[in-house]
Amino acid sequence: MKLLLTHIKELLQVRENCPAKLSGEEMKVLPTLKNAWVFINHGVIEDYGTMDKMGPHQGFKTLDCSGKMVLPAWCDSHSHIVYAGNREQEFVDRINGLSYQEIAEKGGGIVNSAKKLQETSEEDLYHQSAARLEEVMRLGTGAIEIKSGYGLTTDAELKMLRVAKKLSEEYPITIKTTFLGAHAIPTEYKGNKDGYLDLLCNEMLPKIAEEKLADYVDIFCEEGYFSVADMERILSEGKKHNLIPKVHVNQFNSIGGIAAAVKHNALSVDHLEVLTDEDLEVLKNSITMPVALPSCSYFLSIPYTPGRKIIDAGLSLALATDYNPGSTPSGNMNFVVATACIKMRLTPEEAINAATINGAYAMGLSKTHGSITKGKMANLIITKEIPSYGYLPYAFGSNLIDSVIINGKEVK
Ligand SMILES: N=CN[C@@H](CCC(=O)O)C(=O)O
Ligand SMILES: [Zn+2]
Repeated sequence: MKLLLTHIKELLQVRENCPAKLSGEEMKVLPTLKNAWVFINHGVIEDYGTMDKMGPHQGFKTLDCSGKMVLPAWCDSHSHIVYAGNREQEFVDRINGLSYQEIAEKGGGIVNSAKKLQETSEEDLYHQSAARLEEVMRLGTGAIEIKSGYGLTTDAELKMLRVAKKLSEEYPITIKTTFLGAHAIPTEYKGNKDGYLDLLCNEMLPKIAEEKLADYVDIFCEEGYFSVADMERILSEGKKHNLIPKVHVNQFNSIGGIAAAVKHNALSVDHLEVLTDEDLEVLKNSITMPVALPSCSYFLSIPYTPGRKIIDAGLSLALATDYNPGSTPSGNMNFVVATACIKMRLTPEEAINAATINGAYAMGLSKTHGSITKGKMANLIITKEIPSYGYLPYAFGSNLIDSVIINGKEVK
């Protein structure tokens, strides 16, 4: 299908040669074209330019974008959207004074979600997850990473990843999948963490690799969950099955997980709400993308990842949702971008770069997603009529999206 967008007030993130990722000062720049057009052919951005130089494009479906901005769809590199039920009761418990960690110690938290998921059929899980996927597509997300980690048994972990695989087959959005069996120690293995790690390495990983269900391997490296040594074991084992590391680290404590992840050439380190100067130093000159999850900080009332400090140190930063039932029951990348500006002091340019080009990098999608570049996928957000792109994070609670195009087709 051929589609021509004309009279675009401002076309954002236009890059003839798009770098794989942006760091430090580079993040301050958001290249744009005013009064522009974009030509989409067979799901790909074929060409773009300014209205004064538009060639004949007769017979194509045309969308007049007067007064509107067009930008690449968001690249959400960290989500857990395949889950069952919700944890609304724990939300109320936290309001009444319990901490996230106290709830987990009482058998709530991740193992609570695992119990629900184990009792949910694959079909039901698919429908619950598909509703969330459709929701985030309408909110402008064009590529998303989905983790397992609410199964915690071989069957349930495989069920989660099969659901994610089916979603990628049924929907036009690009999906990358991550095996996060090491998300929490299941109740049956309480006091026997090594036994659970053996199960992950000897049974789950080989089956997941055999069915080609995951691109990445992840672990929650945190006090009370998994140690740095556990991380090293899982990442090494994952590598044997060609799974690239992407890890949860430094959410509550800095225990050396970042250095270990960098040593293992992790594609990303995610959370980083607690970040020491040594952690920051280790990230310099690495291929590892720091990923901030501001909606999680918002929901749990924990510190925000020091995004300003990370960028000022010359590093890259990506933004993602962390959409999950416990710490972030929201998949709204528009809110993430606004919150990064409001609470982490990113400029609108930095936040948009972090949620597009750098998000694509954190999913291994730099060549195909994250910018308006000829040959990249036609995954685009068309905004409502707005005064400027800074208005997107400024008017943080408003829905400013007019329509979303994924793979060249409008999302209904
Ligand atoms: N921190 C670890 N995992 C998830 C939340 C897990 C949960 O509470 O269900 C996260 O990234 O925030
Ligand atoms: Zn997460």
